[in-house]
This record gives sequence, C-alpha cells and structure tokens, in this order.
Amino acid sequence: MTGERRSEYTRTEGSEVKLLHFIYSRPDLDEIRGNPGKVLDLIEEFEKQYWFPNVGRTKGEIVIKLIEEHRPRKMIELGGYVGYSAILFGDALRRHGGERYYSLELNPEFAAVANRLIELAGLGDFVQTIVGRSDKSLHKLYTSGEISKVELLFIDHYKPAYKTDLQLCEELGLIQPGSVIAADNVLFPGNPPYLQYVRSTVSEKRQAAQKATGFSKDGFSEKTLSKYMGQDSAPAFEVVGNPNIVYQSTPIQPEGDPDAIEVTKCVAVEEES
Ligand SMILES: C[S@@+](CC[C@H](N)C(=O)[O-])C[C@H]1O[C@@H](n2cnc3c(N)ncnc32)[C@H](O)[C@@H]1O
Repeated sequence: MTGERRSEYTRTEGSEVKLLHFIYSRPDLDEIRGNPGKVLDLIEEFEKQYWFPNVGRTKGEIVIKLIEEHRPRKMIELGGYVGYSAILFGDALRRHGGERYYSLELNPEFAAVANRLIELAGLGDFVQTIVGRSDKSLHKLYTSGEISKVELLFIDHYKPAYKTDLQLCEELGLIQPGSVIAADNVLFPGNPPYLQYVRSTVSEKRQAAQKATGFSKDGFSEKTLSKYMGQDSAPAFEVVGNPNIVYQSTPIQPEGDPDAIEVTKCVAVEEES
C-alpha cells in the first residue's frame, strides 16, 4: 500500500475472508481465472475499504526489477499474508524462467486465503505456500535439500525476525556471493536493527558477534512487537549469523512513498585471518 501514512494501520478482523467473498462473487470470475493482474487489481479494489499490509505495485516494482535482473530459479518470501506479493512476484518469476516461489506464512487462515487466490491467478503449480514460523520453514527447506542457496529473498514479516532469519540463512550457508535480499518496510514502520546489521562491515559484525547476548526486541515499538507473533516470538534457533559475509546494501524509496525496500547483495565472503 502506498501513499501518506500517519501511523501504523491495523487490519480488520475477518477482512481476509471477506476478500475471498468479494472476489469469488464476481460475475466475471471466468475472465479473472488464470489472470494474475486481474486478481491483483481486485485485491487493490478491496483495499479501498479495508487496509491490507500488502507490498503494493510501487514498491513491488523494485522487486520485479530484481527478478528481471538476477533471474533467480527459486525465490522465497517471508510473510505471505493473503498472497498479494506471491501473485505479483510469482507471476514475474514464472515469466522470467523461474522454477518455484515459496511463500512462508505463519497464520494458517491467511495461507488458506492466499492459496485460493494463488490458484485463481493460475499460479497454483508454481507458488508453494508453507504454513508455520519462517525460521522453522527455512530450516526445513534447507534440510530437505530443496534450497541450497538464497537467490532472491523477500522479507516482509515479523520485524524483529528480519535480522535473525537472515542470520539463520547465513549460518546454514545459504547466503553466498550473488544472493540478493529485499526487505520491506525499512522506513515505515522501520527496522533499525536489521538495517544496522546489513550495513555493517565485516569487522563491525565480528566484534558484535563476540559480544552477542542473544535475541533482543530493542529498537521496535510495542505496536510492531505485538503484531503477528505472540509470546513465542523468540527465534527457534540461536543464531549469530556469519559475520564474514560482505554485503552491499542500499534503500530504494519510490518517489512520494514514505517507505523503502532495502536491497542487500552478498558480494563476497571474507576468510577468517
Ligand atoms: C506484511 S504481511 C505480508 C504481506 C505480503 N508479503 C504482501 O505484500 O502481500 C506480514 C505477514 O507475515 C506473517 N508473519 C509474521 N510473522 C511470521 C513468521 N515468523 N513466519 C512467517 N510468517 C510470519 C503474518 O502472519 C502476515 O501475514
């Protein structure tokens, strides 16, 4: 969603199922079937009534350009919600020769809505929704051999988990030269711990890793912390990441948008001296 934002918006309970009724009751459903653009248009139309935390077309364009430029075979997103970004990016990935889009979503109800819309958009064979917390799902994608490298990762879920999930990927050896990470909402509501991490030098990260005291929720508002995850929000794995990874990281802020996507590229992995 783009435009002026005065505070963090909140969702209306039950609006996700209402979205399904809104779309599936359309008289022109047969023309919508198999058409990702039309499904996205309808989600956007519904958003005039109910606020949805979707990435939107403007910021979405930044990620589509990354797909066009890097041509990943497989792409992963953390935080699928009702499937807007999975349809937008899954469609782009398929058109650019990709093989699979994994959408990791904590809430089974949101994932069920997403699956109905992904299927309607004709992407049911291409986009795989994985229900559960992202750290456990990422770990499973790795141990099952499905993913051996992060090619393009879109992060858009629980804000404190941006950094710890990236560090988990680093520890699993999934972040390699050429890996690209696009993180949403880095200006609104903001994610200072994540930005500090991806913008740090190797020597700064090595020092921080030595002093690491575990998972922290510092740097986030109460509202951000209460979103999505309950008491059980600590990462399932203790991680410090791999401080030897060299990143180039820059925010991309569309004109007139109060938010930005941080695009982070792994350019090298330094040897320990
Ligand atoms: C901002 S919404 C995602 C919007 C979506 N990427 C889009 O642009 O259409 C964030 C989603 O992340 C999910 N989420 C929050 N914490 C999560 C976690 N630890 N693992 C997986 N999903 C999570 C929430 O349930 C919510 O659906």
